[in-house]
Amino acid sequence: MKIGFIGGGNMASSIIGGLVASGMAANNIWASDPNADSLAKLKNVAPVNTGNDNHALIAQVDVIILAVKPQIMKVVALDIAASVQVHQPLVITIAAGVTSGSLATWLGGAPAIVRCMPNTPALVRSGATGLFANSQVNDSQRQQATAILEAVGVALWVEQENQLDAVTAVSGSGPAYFFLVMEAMQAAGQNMGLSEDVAKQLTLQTALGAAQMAVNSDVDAAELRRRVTSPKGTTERAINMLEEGGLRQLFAQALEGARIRAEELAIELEGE
Ligand SMILES: NC(=O)C1=CN([C@@H]2O[C@H](COP(=O)(O)OP(=O)(O)OC[C@H]3O[C@@H](n4cnc5c(N)ncnc54)[C@H](OP(=O)(O)O)[C@@H]3O)[C@@H](O)[C@H]2O)C=CC1
Ligand SMILES: O=C(O)[C@@H]1CCC=N1
Repeated sequence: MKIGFIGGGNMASSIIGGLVASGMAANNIWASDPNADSLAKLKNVAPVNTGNDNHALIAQVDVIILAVKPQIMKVVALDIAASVQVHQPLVITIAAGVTSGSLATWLGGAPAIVRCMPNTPALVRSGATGLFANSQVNDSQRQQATAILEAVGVALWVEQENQLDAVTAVSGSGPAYFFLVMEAMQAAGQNMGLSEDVAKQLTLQTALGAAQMAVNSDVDAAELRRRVTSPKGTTERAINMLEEGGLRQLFAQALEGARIRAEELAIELEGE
């Protein structure tokens, strides 16, 4: 399978890094981007084929991955429409808020589109991706999309396209929430007198250990939390303060905000 990335920025770089780490040959990967700096950074990730001609890329590959910013997707899609109609690649889009319907309209000619929402941990093959297929996608194309995204982590199909807005809120944006918690814990450790290095290492290793336990355990996160929380102990004091401070409600509101923003993006982009 030959894969071409249109847009070679952060996400393309994360997915390419994961694909190559999973054993895909770099010479089966193409990336096209007008930004020479982005391409130079990509070359540091893996020796993929690079260029700045989206049409030439489409002529080379079986699958294209549209990895440009949502706001320029319409211009890019209208520009590549004729090439997509001639070569009929599977089109995978990772742009937040760009619906498969809008993209199909811009590309014309009933394209097979998989819309997905990955996240940046794809770079370390620990990504989480939600995928949705339009009605033109056949079984073997579904398997191609699954294989690409499973090479960089967990890939889960959703039945309804609007569920991707919830996927965006949970896992697309999700790494940023955990990074924020890490920043806050490290800062608290430093405020209590730990050196920056010690506070950082303790925080990061704790995040990694907790995630690994949660992924590998046969009990849920709530039970794992209870097992850390000794009666009348230190964890109980901290957890009670987080609960009383409204952490759960705050998370519910913040993720709903992200989901609504994904919906708004779709409306804004359709209107452009
Ligand atoms: N970052 C994240 O965590 C996630 C992002 N996404 C989605 O991934 C997409 C890409 O995001 P991200 O990688 O962060 O963005 P970046 O800005 O890092 O990458 C986009 C790249 O596309 C280039 N580009 C601009 N115009 C064209 C063109 N006509 N043809 C080809 N390439 C072009 C840009 O160049 P230039 O810089 O010169 O404009 C840039 O290098 C977005 O749609 C986003 O919604 C999805 C999941 C998670
Ligand atoms: O913040 C954003 O809009 C993109 C989509 C998910 C992660 N980054």
